[in-house]
Amino acid sequence: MSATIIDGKAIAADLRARVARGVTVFRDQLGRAPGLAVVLVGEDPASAVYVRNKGRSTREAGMESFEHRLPDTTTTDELLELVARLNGDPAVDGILVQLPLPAHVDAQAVLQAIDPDKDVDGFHPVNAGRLATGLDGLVPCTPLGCIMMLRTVHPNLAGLDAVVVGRSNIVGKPMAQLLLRESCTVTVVHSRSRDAFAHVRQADIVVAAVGIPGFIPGSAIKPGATVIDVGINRTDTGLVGDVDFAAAREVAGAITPVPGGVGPMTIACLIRNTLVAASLRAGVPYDRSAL
Ligand SMILES: Nc1nc2c(c(=O)[nH]1)N[C@@H](CN(C=O)c1ccc(C(=O)N[C@@H](CCC(=O)O)C(=O)O)cc1)CN2
Repeated sequence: MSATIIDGKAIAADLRARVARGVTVFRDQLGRAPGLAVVLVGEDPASAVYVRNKGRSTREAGMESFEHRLPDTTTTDELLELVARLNGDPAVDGILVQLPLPAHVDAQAVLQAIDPDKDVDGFHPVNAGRLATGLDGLVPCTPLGCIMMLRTVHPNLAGLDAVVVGRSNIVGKPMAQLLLRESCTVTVVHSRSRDAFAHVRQADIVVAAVGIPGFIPGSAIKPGATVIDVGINRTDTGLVGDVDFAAAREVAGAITPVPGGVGPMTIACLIRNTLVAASLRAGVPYDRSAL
């Protein structure tokens, strides 16, 4: 039996439409649109595409997009100055610094300089702490998108065994926190795990975020499991995920494709987070059930 394909493009389009409706309500109430500032440093072609897509999605949702494109010679101090300016700009509700930054930039210093209430990437330690302690805050977009896709298959995730493969601050750790918040039993495996696949084989839900093409074989998937593939790896044969898709789809119950799975959800969740940040900053309610 071939797995159900979880269509990230369709789920993202639906979320973007709901955000656009929320933006209309926000504009009617506040007389202005939410604003998102995106900072791109350097010429990385993939980053340039992502930033262009972010600007387009922001404008299509009816929000203001402010793009700051800087040369790859930009220093940490210059970036800190720009972030300070954006923190103080009332038209800017969300700030995102596109990663990766050039090696000479102190990326942690830049990310930590962002006002946590404008941190639509959810990478600031204050937002990581809010997530870990169950407080409301801005949640990293990729893991949030994964949860939304999981809910299309499992409206109630409580009690399911979930394995997250990878422990990055951007995906693995917040993913584990979000699954815990859904009352899953969560295991995180990583490069130093003794037998990562032994854990994966037990899982009802597998979230793969290691950045190694085809790292998880079909034989590691429990029959009927739901597989979320966060990997976006450029290879000679094209874009592939961290899971051997052809083999895994024959075993899994549901699986995300690459491309067309998690990637589109990341940008949809970014505009969702921008509307949430704008609403919280303005002290107006937003429709939690719709977002
Ligand atoms: N500040 C941030 N930097 C980065 C993030 C992030 O969330 N915040 N994530 C990634 C890049 N990224 C968004 O920035 C991103 C990656 C991929 C996609 C996407 O839609 N991918 C498509 C394939 C597109 C292609 O052909 O390249 C897909 O999977 O279908 C969206 C956003 C690193 N940096």
